Amino acid sequence: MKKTLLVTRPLPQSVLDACAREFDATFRDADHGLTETEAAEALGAYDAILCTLGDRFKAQAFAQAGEIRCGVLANFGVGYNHIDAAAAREAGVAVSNTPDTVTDATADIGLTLLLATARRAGEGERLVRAGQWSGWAPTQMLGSHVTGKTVGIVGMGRIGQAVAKRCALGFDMQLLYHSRSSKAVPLPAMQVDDLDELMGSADFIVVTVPATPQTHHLISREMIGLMKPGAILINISRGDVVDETALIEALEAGAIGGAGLDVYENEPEVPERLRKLDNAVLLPHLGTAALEVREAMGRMALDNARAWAKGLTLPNLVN
Ligand SMILES: NC(=O)C1=CN([C@@H]2O[C@H](COP(=O)(O)OP(=O)(O)OC[C@H]3O[C@@H](n4cnc5c(N)ncnc54)[C@H](O)[C@@H]3O)[C@@H](O)[C@H]2O)C=CC1
Ligand SMILES: O=C(O)C(=O)COP(=O)(O)O
Repeated sequence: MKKTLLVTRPLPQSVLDACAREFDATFRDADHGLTETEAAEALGAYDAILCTLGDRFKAQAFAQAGEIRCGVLANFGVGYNHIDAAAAREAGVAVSNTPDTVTDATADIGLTLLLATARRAGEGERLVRAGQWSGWAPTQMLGSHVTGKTVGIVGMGRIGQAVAKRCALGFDMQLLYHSRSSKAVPLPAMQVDDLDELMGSADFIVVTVPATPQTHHLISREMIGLMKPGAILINISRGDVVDETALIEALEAGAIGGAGLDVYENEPEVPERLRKLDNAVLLPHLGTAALEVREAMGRMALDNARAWAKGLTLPNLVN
């Protein structure tokens, strides 16, 4: 008999079809995450769960669940900070993620934000759409030149390295990076042990660390205060890695050049003060939002659920 599988969110059709072929699948038809109570219920009701960011599989969900039927949380996405992986392990629930499939698309969004912020593309687009553009002028809307500048990458993992490659090979940029460990990066990149040093020297800072207790507000008020005037902060990791209030204040004061954000502290809430700022480019968590990528993520999540169902080692086990 097929195992039961809950797919918590609508996914590309090809992924849903594959899930239905291999599992006795239930497709939840709501485009918002599971609350902790719903997560607890799901843990008690299904053999396997294909979940996404926004589904709150926190410690409380495991505590609330009573008898747990679920053996695997096959997460659709590489970041799994919405899952308490240690609580899952204690409850006997395997957790897997989808690394690599997301890397290039997320790095591309990083570069989209970097270029759009530096060259004031959002502001320019709003001007044209408002019918307020009065024609080319030599001093109109002058941004920062990107080519040849210094980029500092915070978290030189898969996505950080893909950003580094684009910056170095595409834009001739100098690379600095700060990471937990040193990396064999096949590019001329200088590792800096002190985050302060990177914050104070880079023209662009791109944040690509995972959200963990150690990285919460890693880009703190103090770190933002070290940025050069005119420097630009890009966050494509998770919102709570950056102190959003401190960032807004720095942007309002013009203490830094701008910010390009794909992620926010309390998604989908984006503070009004941030939305009012012309020197911020704001995207709605688009990092992996390309059909081929979402299909590949779905296949990978399903590979993990299938491995669990067959009693095999999960290819992308994280706990
Ligand atoms: N905007 C979006 O849609 C997306 C966001 N993400 C986020 O990007 C994150 C990174 O993904 P990958 O590059 O695949 O992960 P990864 O694990 O390959 O890289 C993370 C890097 O951060 C470093 N790091 C971890 N903790 C650190 C600390 N305290 N201080 C300094 N460095 C630290 C690690 O050494 C590693 O090099 C994910 O965890 C996820 O939250 C991922 C995909 C899409
Ligand atoms: O993989 C991750 O961590 C992501 O953020 C991807 O999630 P997404 O489905 O693009 O919102």
